[in-house]
Amino acid sequence: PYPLDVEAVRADFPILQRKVGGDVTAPGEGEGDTKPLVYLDNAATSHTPDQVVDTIADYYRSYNSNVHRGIHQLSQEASTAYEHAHDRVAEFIGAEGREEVVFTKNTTEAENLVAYAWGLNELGPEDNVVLTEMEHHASLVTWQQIGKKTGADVRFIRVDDDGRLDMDHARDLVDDDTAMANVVHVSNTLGTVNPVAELADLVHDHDGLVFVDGAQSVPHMPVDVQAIDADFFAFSGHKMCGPTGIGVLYGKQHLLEEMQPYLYGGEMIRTVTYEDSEWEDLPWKFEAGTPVIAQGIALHAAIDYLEDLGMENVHAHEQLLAEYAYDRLTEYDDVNIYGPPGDDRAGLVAFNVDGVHAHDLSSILNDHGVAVRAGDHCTQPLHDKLDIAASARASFYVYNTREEIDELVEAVDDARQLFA
Ligand SMILES: Cc1ncc(COP(=O)(O)O)c(CN[C@@H]2CONC2=O)c1O
Repeated sequence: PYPLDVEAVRADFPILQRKVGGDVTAPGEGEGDTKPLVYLDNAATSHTPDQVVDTIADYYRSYNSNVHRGIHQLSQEASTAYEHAHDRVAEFIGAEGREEVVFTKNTTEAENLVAYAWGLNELGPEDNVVLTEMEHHASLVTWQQIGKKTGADVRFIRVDDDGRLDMDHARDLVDDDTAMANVVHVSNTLGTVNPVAELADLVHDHDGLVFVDGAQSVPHMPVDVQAIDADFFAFSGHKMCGPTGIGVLYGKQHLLEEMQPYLYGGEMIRTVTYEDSEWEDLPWKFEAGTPVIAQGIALHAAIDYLEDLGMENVHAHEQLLAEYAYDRLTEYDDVNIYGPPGDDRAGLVAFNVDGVHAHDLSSILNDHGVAVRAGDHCTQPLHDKLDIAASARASFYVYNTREEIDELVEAVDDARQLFA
């Protein structure tokens, strides 16, 4: 049987009934919006099912309160839900427990948390930090700048011509001075799924730490951070049926225990005197101030939603779509797709059409009601390496269909004719 009942899934996302393609008016459908929305920009952000929206509404309507054990009942209810959300995330990614799950605003903040709370204190001129050429700016810029501040040497593992990591080059770059490797699990531009467990083995053999950027893997496939043996792992709720404003930093407990916080204030302290302060237990030590309460509780609901579908089924569904999109787009010899073949990539395809700038292409696709991303997808150095200014990217999720990919291809063909 097909891995997902896509029509049943689509019924959970009212936004998919939107019509678009008219003049942009105030939010929501305006006159002239006549084209059915074909939403293929899920690597940027996913949509939010009713089950998650209802969870957020229910929180604000019936137990909104500040957390961390106020005495009154609402605070108890909100605190319990917020803490259980940490437990649910830990279970979902295979962490030991809530002590290893810090809620952040997004993946970017998770990278910065480790860069400031660990990198600035641990790195020096004798160290090196190993990245890959396909890193997203969230890790690339962060660790590049930490390298400048600390004197650590920042190195980049080469990406070969079919968009895969050059593991021979990785073995050359990683040495006994490698303090950390930062590797994206799934490239948001190439669709490449990197061998993160193999990389972790290599780096651990040299006593280095491994930080995996899982923004494009956790929403789309089963992930077990202990099987990978990642020391740090980050992802965002808005890419996995959750709201914006919630991300997760996973960290091995002993590492988080050793790290000093880099954001100070309420909630993260146990005792404060005029002279000094003591920190709260994990993970609260890294969650200063009033946290992202509704968003954290909504992430719990998003995980429940995805687990009801089954992450293996989500992954299988997306692999079928990726292969179909790859096969259909490569029917045209003036369409260039970046990254590995269709049967060896995650659910996204970045491409260009000869003679058509990606922005013009995405604009024509929008006229057809098809939403894709155009630009460098926060991987500018990778685009420079590919010698392209920008690319268009179609990215899939649980509610997309083969028919929507046919719509994409029809719109691309239309653009080809227009600009040919
Ligand atoms: C691989 C990867 N890492 C980190 C991030 C940063 O996530 P936050 O923005 O939630 O911190 C993204 C977001 N993806 C970008 C966002 O828009 N389009 C993209 O491909 C990503 O794809």
